[in-house]
Amino acid sequence: MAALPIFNKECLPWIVQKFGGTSVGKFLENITDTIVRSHLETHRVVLVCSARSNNIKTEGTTSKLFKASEEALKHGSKEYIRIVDEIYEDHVKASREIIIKNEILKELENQLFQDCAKLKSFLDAAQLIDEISPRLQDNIIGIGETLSCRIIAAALQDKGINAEFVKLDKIINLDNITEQEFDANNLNQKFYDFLSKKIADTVNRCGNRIPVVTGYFGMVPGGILDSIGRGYTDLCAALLAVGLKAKELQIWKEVDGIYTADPRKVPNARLLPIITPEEAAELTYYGSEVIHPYTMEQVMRSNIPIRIKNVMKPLGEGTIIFPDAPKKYKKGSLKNGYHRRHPTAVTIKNNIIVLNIHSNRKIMSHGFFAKIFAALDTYGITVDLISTSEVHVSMALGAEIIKKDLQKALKELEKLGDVDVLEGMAILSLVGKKMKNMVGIAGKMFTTLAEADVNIEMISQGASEINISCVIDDFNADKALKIIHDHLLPQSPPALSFHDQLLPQSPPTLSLHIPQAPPALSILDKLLP
Ligand SMILES: Nc1ncnc2c1ncn2[C@@H]1O[C@H](COP(=O)(O)OP(=O)(O)O)[C@@H](O)[C@H]1O
Ligand SMILES: N[C@@H](CC(=O)OP(=O)(O)O)C(=O)O
Repeated sequence: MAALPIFNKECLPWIVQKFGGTSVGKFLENITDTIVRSHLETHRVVLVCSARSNNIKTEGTTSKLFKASEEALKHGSKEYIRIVDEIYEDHVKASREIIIKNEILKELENQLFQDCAKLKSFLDAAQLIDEISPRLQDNIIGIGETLSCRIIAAALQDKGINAEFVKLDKIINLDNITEQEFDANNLNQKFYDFLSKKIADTVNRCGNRIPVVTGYFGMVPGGILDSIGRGYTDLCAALLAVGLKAKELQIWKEVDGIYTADPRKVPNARLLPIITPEEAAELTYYGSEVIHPYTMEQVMRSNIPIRIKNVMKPLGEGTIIFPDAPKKYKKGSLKNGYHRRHPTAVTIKNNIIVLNIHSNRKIMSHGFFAKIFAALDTYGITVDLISTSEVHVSMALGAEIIKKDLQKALKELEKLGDVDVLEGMAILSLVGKKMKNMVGIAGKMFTTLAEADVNIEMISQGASEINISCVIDDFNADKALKIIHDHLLPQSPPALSFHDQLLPQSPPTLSLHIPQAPPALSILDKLLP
């Protein structure tokens, strides 16, 4: 193929753009025609993409791949073949909708066919041996990202952008752990550092071509799904941003950024221009999962800002996740940068189960606690919140807990005392880095709930200085979220933020069309050297 006219200029700084499954499934044209193109003027761009979802994530390719795996394990079932056909047809249809040049389309369809044939052979093997090991499951799931990235790379090429499909499925060689300097049983920082470097080296080999990287990054010790979980593409993009020393990691979503509360539930919620990684992590763990929780830690270690942006509105500034104003900016007009004299956001986590355990006093209190945690550990049960006295423990457990495991753990816990199980609960969390210095904020939160007749089952404050949480009945969850938002987060626009101060009346960072003059400096241009 003749060299394509639009390419990465090697003198420019890197920007990593991560696109989730629904963004790729529903807004591919925005990505190829507007978002990538407009950034190429000022940055070297690398895309990290997830498997396609035409509608919602639970109906997307990854979910279909799970279903196919389940079906392959059913004796005699051929349903998995139908699912593979459906995945293949869906990808061919998407390719035909976006690609115009016949030779690009032909080549792409041929590759999609081969990938799906490979997928089928994995599933055939699983049916034959009646087992899917974590390794095989990883291989099956990874095909979702392969299919999607092949289409994106081809669509960019079709539009004259010199893109290259980059697959990461062989980046980890579990058979050669010693050479790779990490522990096969422990996903520690050493492992992530190893991955960052490997992924960045692979991307660097693309030269001036725009890499389209599969968010699936190979066979992780313990299996990618058990060790990292769904949403692993965010982590892949973060590791790449670190390895490339990128200027910014952009996570493109279908929401403008991080809001003061879930905008689907609180229509008057406001977009936060800037938020600290600690606040973003608390929101993520307690119900506002805008970004995979492991992502923040990786990029923040390298001081790379994360920007959440809306794939449907590329001109919006989005939300920047960045540590509290760096020392060098804590002077002059910026010293009040992150000052919010109120909490930052409120979030709700639904479908919570509460366990109340009253000790039978047959053992000392330290033994009582040790035995509780041993039982939870044995059955892999994670605790979201805890509140204790010497003879009483209340714990809030997330809905993801497998009921069978909970039943087994309960048998152990009942040996220690009386256990009540309350289902249908929710955790309400108020988050804000300035809250630790706000006198009376907890009182105001609980009084507001009491005045609205919302019963509080359990309170937890102090585990994290930036989060006050309580457990309430799930049927009160939406009402509680709204009243806490209305009473504790100010209605008028917050006092001038760090972001506003840095960008007085600047025009949008990006233009939909390639600008004549370079675009105005963005907050990050100004923040970073
Ligand atoms: N505080 C919050 N700010 C922004 N979005 C939130 C918040 N809490 C929950 N959400 C929800 O998280 C979702 C994240 O965006 P989306 O791109 O739709 O997710 P996904 O990548 O899972 O498909 C939105 O639908 C939004 O309603
Ligand atoms: N395809 C994977 C990985 C992923 O990161 O997805 P998303 O970026 O759409 O959350 C999943 O569905 O889990």
